[in-house]
Amino acid sequence: MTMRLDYLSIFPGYFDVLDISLLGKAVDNGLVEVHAHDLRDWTHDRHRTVDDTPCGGGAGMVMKPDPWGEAFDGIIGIEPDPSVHVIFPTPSGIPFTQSAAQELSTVERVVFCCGRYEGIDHRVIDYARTMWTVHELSLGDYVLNGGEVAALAITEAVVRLIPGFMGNPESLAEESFSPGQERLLEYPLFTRPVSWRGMDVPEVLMSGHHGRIAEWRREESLLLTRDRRPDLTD
Ligand SMILES: CN1CCC[C@H](Cn2ccc3ccc(-c4n[nH]c(N)c4C#N)cc32)C1
Repeated sequence: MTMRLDYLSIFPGYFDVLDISLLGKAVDNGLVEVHAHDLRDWTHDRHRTVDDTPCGGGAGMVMKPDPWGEAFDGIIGIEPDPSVHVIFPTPSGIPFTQSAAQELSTVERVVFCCGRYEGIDHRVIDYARTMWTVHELSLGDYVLNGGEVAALAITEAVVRLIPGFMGNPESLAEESFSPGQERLLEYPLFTRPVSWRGMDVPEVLMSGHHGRIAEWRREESLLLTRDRRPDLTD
């Protein structure tokens, strides 16, 4: 299966980065195809206007619905299709989690709608909900200047779970938040040299005793989780 990823933004250049690293490899081997679009291509005035003042007053500007609607018509189409997943990154969204990444890694088409200014006219989201499967997702409890960085983070979390993307799929099984691990943070990692600036790799990891190593790693994960993420241990 090839996943098609579309990005709608007034800064489509943000997504040039998807041509490099592992994601670039996924594009090369046909696992994903990436299309970034400039929302201003669907404006018709000389200034290519995409924003206007908020109805009801308030600070900042709001993204006009018209360019979004015309972009949807051009990029996705005018017929409803629940198999298309449209993601609106927003601070008021549902927290994005590994399980959401897992679910999205199985879909064939994802369209990211990256807002700017104070956000997008809500009727755009309401319209999208009548046509496609919509996800309003938040990266976390802090404020970004737009949806592009969130779209990149969500893309990486999703694409790496596509079967055939990771050279060693077993490495996915042990990660923090992966199924079966979702309540534990990852244990500390070490590699050679065994001694570095007076600090040694824990002896148990050099023992070759797999049972003891697994026990040490689980204990370290439990300690770390209890210390940094007590909310995961409830
Ligand atoms: C002062 N205002 C407040 C509302 C948001 C305005 C900037 N903005 C416009 C579009 C947009 C999309 C996502 C995010 C965002 N921020 N934090 C997260 N976890 C996000 C996610 N996903 C932020 C965004 C700035």
